[in-house]
Amino acid sequence: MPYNDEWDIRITDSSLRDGSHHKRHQFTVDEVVSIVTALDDAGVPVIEVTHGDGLGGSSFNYGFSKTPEQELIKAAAQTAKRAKIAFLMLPGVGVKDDIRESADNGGSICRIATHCTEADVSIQHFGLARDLGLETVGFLMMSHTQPPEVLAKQARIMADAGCQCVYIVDSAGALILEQTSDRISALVAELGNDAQVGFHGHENLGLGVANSIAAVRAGALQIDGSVRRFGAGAGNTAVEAFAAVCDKLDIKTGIDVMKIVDAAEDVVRPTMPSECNLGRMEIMMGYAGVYSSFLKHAATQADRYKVSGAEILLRAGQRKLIGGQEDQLIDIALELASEQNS
Ligand SMILES: C[C@H](O)CC(=O)C(=O)O
Ligand SMILES: [Mn+2]
Repeated sequence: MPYNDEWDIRITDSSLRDGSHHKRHQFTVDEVVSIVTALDDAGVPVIEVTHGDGLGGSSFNYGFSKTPEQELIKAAAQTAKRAKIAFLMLPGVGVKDDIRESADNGGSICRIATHCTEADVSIQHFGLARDLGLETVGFLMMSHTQPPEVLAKQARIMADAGCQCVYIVDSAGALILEQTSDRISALVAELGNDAQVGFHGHENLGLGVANSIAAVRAGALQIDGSVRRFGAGAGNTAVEAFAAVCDKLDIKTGIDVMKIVDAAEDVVRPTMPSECNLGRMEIMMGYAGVYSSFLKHAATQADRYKVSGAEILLRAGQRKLIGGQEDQLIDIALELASEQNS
């Protein structure tokens, strides 16, 4: 079943939200306006704009935003002619008033993210979002840590709460092909016509585009990516590469391949502090199953305590850390430093 009459699947670009991690949350209004203008013109149907850690993420723990995220959401909504503007919130990082403010500023898709075993903390937020007339999306983060049947039960909790599309979120970029499609198939079987299924990939093992195609073949109707891979860790599925692959496979996305490759190169790349790398730290995240948002925090602690960033990440994977436990990276760095000095 296609997404609608126009598209087989719907793509959401997250460079202005997941990409915020890579830019340490330093987006300006001018950058948001230029990126939204280019993506909208290329036919990207949904553009997500928020602090990298979601509404309310600007803090000592996660890093302060240069520009208040509500100003960025408002600028994006005023700029987009066709694209819908989405925003992300993690219950507890953001609060319900943040959802109301985002809706007032023109955000029309509310995405609620929880760790993949904690879907019940999203129930009141989906209820509020639907009462406000917003479209809803749910994120089951760190989906590689749980088998398909557990994820399907969690997806059911979100759908029953009013979520219209539940995503398998490969936060660590750790899923490999069938591991993606098995999880998507389980959600499709569980949700039937009650909600759609989506996939959000990371490139830490170089599989973002391939995993996204596997997800589509298993029935996912919404796929996330970021132009130029602008996202946490090694970045997200590259929207321009994914759109080109879809075009060749005759999967309709509504995105103009020539325009999106120009937007990636001429508009998005100049706003990035550097390319999203696929180096040893990023590969270690996929290999050890570490939350991609930990990359910059691990790099900071590696530098501070003069220890290996890849070792920090390997131990973070062994400790099975999840989002919100960034402070434990300091503990690991201290542990490594003391081992080094003994
Ligand atoms: C808040 C996280 O960065 C959400 C996300 O994009 C992921 O888990 O991946
Ligand atoms: Mn992500």
